[in-house]
Amino acid sequence: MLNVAQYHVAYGQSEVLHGLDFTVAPGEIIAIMGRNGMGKTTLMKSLMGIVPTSNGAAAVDGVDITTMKSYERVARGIAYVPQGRMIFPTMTVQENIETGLTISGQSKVPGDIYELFPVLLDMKGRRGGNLSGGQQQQLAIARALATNPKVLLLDEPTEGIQPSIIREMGRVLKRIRDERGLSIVVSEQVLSFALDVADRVLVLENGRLVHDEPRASVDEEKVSAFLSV
Ligand SMILES: Nc1ncnc2c1ncn2[C@@H]1O[C@H](COP(=O)(O)OP(=O)(O)OP(=O)(O)O)[C@@H](O)[C@H]1O
Repeated sequence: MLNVAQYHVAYGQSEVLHGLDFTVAPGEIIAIMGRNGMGKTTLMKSLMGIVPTSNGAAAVDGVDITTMKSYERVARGIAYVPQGRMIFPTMTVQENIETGLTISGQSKVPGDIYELFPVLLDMKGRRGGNLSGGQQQQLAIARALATNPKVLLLDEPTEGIQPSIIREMGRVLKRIRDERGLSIVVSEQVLSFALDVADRVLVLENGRLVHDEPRASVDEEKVSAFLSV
């Protein structure tokens, strides 16, 4: 569903991603792990067209998206839950979700989105800025799902979220995958969450993928060693 090949990204003269290769199958969840500054956010931003690719290619469902504008990528089926969530604080919960609908052509928030996140239905008239961190994270995922994506990218979704909500988020992500057959890419530093949700664990170290293992055969100690400072 998502194919990334020989993918290089640079900020000016400074190359941050040095030729990544990976694929994500339909219905597969992969976790990209790595310490701060290893390039996880840069990868997500470049896949969304926020930071340009300097070399290599990315494709969704066989369609090359490497040079597309962000809105064209969204129309092709990529959705993004950025680090820090970036919900619109002065808009209501419902309005936040509706911003995702423009691309899918629907005018009303589909019921299945509120079914996944019942708390958002209870709070649909509240301003996004008044929600807790965990609720804002759910809102950011709901807004991304409103675009009806094939590939969902989440950048460090557990950051600043309490453990019970993290477990609930893991359940919801697997449910979304099961019900919608989505491919999900989640960048993470929390190994327990990655092992809970992911079918495959990749490690990004200084802009290179140094580890790519199915969940079942992951060497937890080895991955932990990459994550410790
Ligand atoms: N706008 C920018 N201009 C120049 N360099 C940048 C820019 N944004 C990030 N970098 C550099 O790119 C490298 C990768 O950063 P990136 O934010 O992608 O890492 P990360 O793995 O997502 O870390 P974090 O967990 O802190 O978000 C870092 O060395 C960072 O300093």
